[in-house]
Amino acid sequence: MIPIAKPYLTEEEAQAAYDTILSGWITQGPKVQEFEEKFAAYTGAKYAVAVSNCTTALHLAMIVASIGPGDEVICPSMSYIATANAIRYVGATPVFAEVEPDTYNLDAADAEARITDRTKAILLVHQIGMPADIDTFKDLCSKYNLKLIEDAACAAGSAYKGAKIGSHSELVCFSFHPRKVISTGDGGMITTNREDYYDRLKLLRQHGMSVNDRVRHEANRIIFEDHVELGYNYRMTDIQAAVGIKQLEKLDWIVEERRKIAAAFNQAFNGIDSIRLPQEHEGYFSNYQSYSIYLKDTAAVSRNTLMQKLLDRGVATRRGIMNTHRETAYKNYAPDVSLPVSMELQDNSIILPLYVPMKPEDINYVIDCFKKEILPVAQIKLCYRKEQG
Ligand SMILES: C[C@H]1O[C@H](OP(=O)(O)OP(=O)(O)OC[C@H]2O[C@@H](n3cnc4c(=O)[nH]c(N)nc43)[C@H](O)[C@@H]2O)[C@@H](O)[C@@H](O)[C@@H]1N
Ligand SMILES: O=C(O)CCC(=O)C(=O)O
Repeated sequence: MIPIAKPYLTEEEAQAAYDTILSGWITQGPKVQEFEEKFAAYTGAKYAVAVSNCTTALHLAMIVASIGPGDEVICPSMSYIATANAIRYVGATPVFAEVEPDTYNLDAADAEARITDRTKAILLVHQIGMPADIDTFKDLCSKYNLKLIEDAACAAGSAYKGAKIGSHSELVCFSFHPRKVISTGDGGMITTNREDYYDRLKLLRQHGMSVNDRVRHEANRIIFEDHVELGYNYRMTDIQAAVGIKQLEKLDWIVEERRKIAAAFNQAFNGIDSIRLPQEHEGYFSNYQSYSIYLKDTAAVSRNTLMQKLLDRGVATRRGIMNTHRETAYKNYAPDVSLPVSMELQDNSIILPLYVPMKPEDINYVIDCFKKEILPVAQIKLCYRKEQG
């Protein structure tokens, strides 16, 4: 079976975890600090704060941006449910806006149309690693005096207008879940250029503790801590961070390899009229966390039949990105909201396997199986004849 994804982990990561375990300091310690410093340097942000996962990163981002009950935050419905959940954690209301059909990212005009007196922020998702149009959303946020928060769960290693995701705005949240381009098991990071946010994020992730355990451990005079505000236990462990440091060293290479596979898919499927391939416009650089294909209504096969047929051939796929507003947990949130593009994309897109290293014969097998199932028989013969020259 060709899986949908697998993390790229080697002996190096295993050794780093092993060494950290034997070091005797295993959570929120020197390895976390090193990972934060290296991640900040990699993205070009001033500061980075490691946390337990991207969902907790988003929760803390909402808190430091002072979002609370009565506030509205605009976000796509077409995103993993954690995006909207983070808004609800602080008692605010997610207001779902439409996405663009070719990039799967928030549609600026539709987002603007949904701004009200209660709108406090826009939560901009870089869906499946494709950067959203950050500058347009920055302008929109300044025009209406809103906060911009980036959900970059899938976007470590992606870039926008020549700069890595993580460097563009005040709060950018990343994930290191195993389905992401680099992984620490679970794990998250927030990058920021604001010192006040940085200080508060560090407090909030560790119970609001005024003097952290490392400082007390190293002190030669007794120190007592205070808990200065309601905080959380959202720490990353040093075991995870040690793995993360090794993963970060490989990130650019992993992205390069992923882009080669995406390019092979693009080349093989280019010219099939019944599908739309991922669109990477000028100035946008995707890490291809996922490779998603949209099936037009002229496709010879339905999306679900295609998924089953590929599974029967030993190729795992996933459906298009979920629409949060269609989930039971959201039945009371904007039940009548109109999001035709988002729903169309969820129902008619398919995500193909893409991971590193992916054997050339496996890439070719996926291409071959996809073509066999998507093309009507007459066209397959035509392609075959063309290939034969
Ligand atoms: C594009 C979306 O991708 C992900 O959603 P998804 O539905 O495609 O992910 P899942 O179905 O949970 O896929 C997880 C896959 O990732 C591989 N994998 C490899 N190792 C692991 C692991 O330790 N845990 C999990 N959950 N998955 C692991 C396996 O192939 C597994 O099937 C999420 O990361 C979303 O946040 C994201 N937007
Ligand atoms: O939990 C998941 O499957 C995805 C959410 C995520 O990536 C995270 O919270 O880091």
